[in-house]
Amino acid sequence: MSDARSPLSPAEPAERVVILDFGSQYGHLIARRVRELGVYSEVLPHNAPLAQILRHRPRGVILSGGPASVYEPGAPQCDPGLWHAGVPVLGICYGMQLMVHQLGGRVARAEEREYGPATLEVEEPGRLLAGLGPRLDVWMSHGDRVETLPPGFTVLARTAASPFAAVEGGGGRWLGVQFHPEVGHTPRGREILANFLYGVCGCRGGWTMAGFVEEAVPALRRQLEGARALCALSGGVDSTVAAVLVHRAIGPRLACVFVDTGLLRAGEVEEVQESLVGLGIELRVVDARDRFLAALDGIADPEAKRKAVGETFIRVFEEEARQLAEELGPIPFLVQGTTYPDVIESGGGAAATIKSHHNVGGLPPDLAFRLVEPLRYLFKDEVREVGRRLGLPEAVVQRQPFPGPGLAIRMAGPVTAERLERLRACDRIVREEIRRAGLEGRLWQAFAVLTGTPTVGVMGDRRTYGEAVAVRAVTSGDGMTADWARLPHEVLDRIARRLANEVEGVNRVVYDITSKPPATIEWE
Ligand SMILES: Nc1ncnc2c1ncn2[C@@H]1O[C@H](COP(=O)(O)OP(=O)(O)OP(=O)(O)O)[C@@H](O)[C@H]1O
Ligand SMILES: O=c1[nH]c(=O)c2[nH+]cn([C@@H]3O[C@H](COP(=O)(O)O)[C@@H](O)[C@H]3O)c2[nH]1
Ligand SMILES: NC(=O)CC[C@H](N)C(=O)O
Ligand SMILES: [Mg+2]
Repeated sequence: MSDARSPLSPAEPAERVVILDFGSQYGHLIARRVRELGVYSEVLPHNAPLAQILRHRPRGVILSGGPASVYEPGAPQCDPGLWHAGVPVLGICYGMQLMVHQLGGRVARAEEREYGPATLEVEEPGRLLAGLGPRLDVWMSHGDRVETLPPGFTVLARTAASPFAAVEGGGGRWLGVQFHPEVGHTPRGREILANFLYGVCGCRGGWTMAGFVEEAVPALRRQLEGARALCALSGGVDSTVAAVLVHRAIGPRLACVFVDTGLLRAGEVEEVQESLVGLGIELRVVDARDRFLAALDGIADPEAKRKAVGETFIRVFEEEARQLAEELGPIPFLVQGTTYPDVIESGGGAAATIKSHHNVGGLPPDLAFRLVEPLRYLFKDEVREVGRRLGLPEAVVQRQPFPGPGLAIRMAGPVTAERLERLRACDRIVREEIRRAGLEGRLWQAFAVLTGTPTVGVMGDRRTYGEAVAVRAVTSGDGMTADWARLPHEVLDRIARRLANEVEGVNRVVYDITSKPPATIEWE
């Protein structure tokens, strides 16, 4: 399936389910649930050609929900050839409405929309609702509904407002549900998905993270064909896990490079070097602080910053690889710790490009390496699980994510040496106080942001004109959605006092109480 330029990814799983993404905020959750049920899953854009879908040899296809209405001009479609490919299809919400629409039924605006909990009355369980009893609590989020079924379809279940809340057609190959089995608010949703995977698609299951590790190391050994590889190692859990996996596969043929971008937190270089001692990995630190600062000079736009960082990263790696190649011989492969969220948020599928992760969206077209990204299709907590199975220290496995562009995307406006120093000081204080309060393990992330907002203050009876600093602390499972952390007021108070008293130029501190969505975790 992988062509010459596509990044090398882990061993081909024995069976897969493909999810077509119609833009639902729950789309990636479907992939997670399917994997948790023991079947490898991948998300493709909703309009992926049938040939691309079938290249995955899917046991089944799931159509996600989405914000569009199928009866509107330009509503997202799937390749209609899917209906005649002989592969079972489950449509969820929009996915079901599209199935009905494309197969001759009718979907219209519902008089009574359903957002939130509903009770599903089962009429005919079929295979999809087998063993789930006469009624179920389900989660709804729709304003359209099926009014008439396509020929050959039957109704499995209804709710008070949706006469066709679960349907079946195509001799049992086409299934649709108006509700969302992938969300936690549909308590038995997993069982419904399991019925589809095992009862309808005939999956055998067994995909686990343990299997991933066993398969990935020999697969990497084969893919790297006895060659050397350079690993871009940031000390974050993603690239550390990637480095250990590849090191297991090719040993000393792997060279690891940590780039001091000058965009790092206080003490980061030393912290990374310490965390890697004992992993048997030799780390080369490259001081590229001046280059990154020069590349970012005068740039304020977040995407432009990310692209500048991405381009500089790769150029530094290419130069480092050339030097290493003179010493050690050719190095055709570059290992990155790219994860699935990096790909999704960089517009890797139908999902809108939220922000270009430098290791995905910032790569120059003339890259002088073949990319090796063993974690490309894993979510963050799956990466942590692989790290644990590799025996990595918990401090590395649980390390809070720190974006490659680092502090450059934690300050609104241009990046300067002075502002970097100010932000480093603020970030250190936030991390110290969170650690002192014993809250680190409960948070996905906590950090400071220079908001770029000038603000008036009064300090020592003198007027000050400084910059407001935001404190951001979130809880999350996988970084794809997040909630702001309800930090104790005394912790916030201590942080604010220290920031204003200890950091030159800070005279106001605000706390970011925005979840994701609608915000993102990082400010840029
Ligand atoms: N300072 C760095 N030096 C070398 N490689 C880096 C550096 N920062 C990022 N990278 C490379 O870019 C990839 C994506 O960067 P990213 O910000 O995700 O760091 P990470 O290693 O994945 O850590 P995290 O777990 O915080 O995401 C990393 O996996 C790594 O391969
Ligand atoms: O590896 C990364 N490279 C990046 O460029 C990047 N940008 C954001 N993040 C991290 O991803 C998670 C989601 O962040 P956002 O909600 O801001 O997209 C959060 O944990 C962010 O810290 C990045 N990680
Ligand atoms: N969650 C969804 O997929 C919603 C489908 C469609 N936009 C509706 O409102 O009915
Ligand atoms: Mg990462």
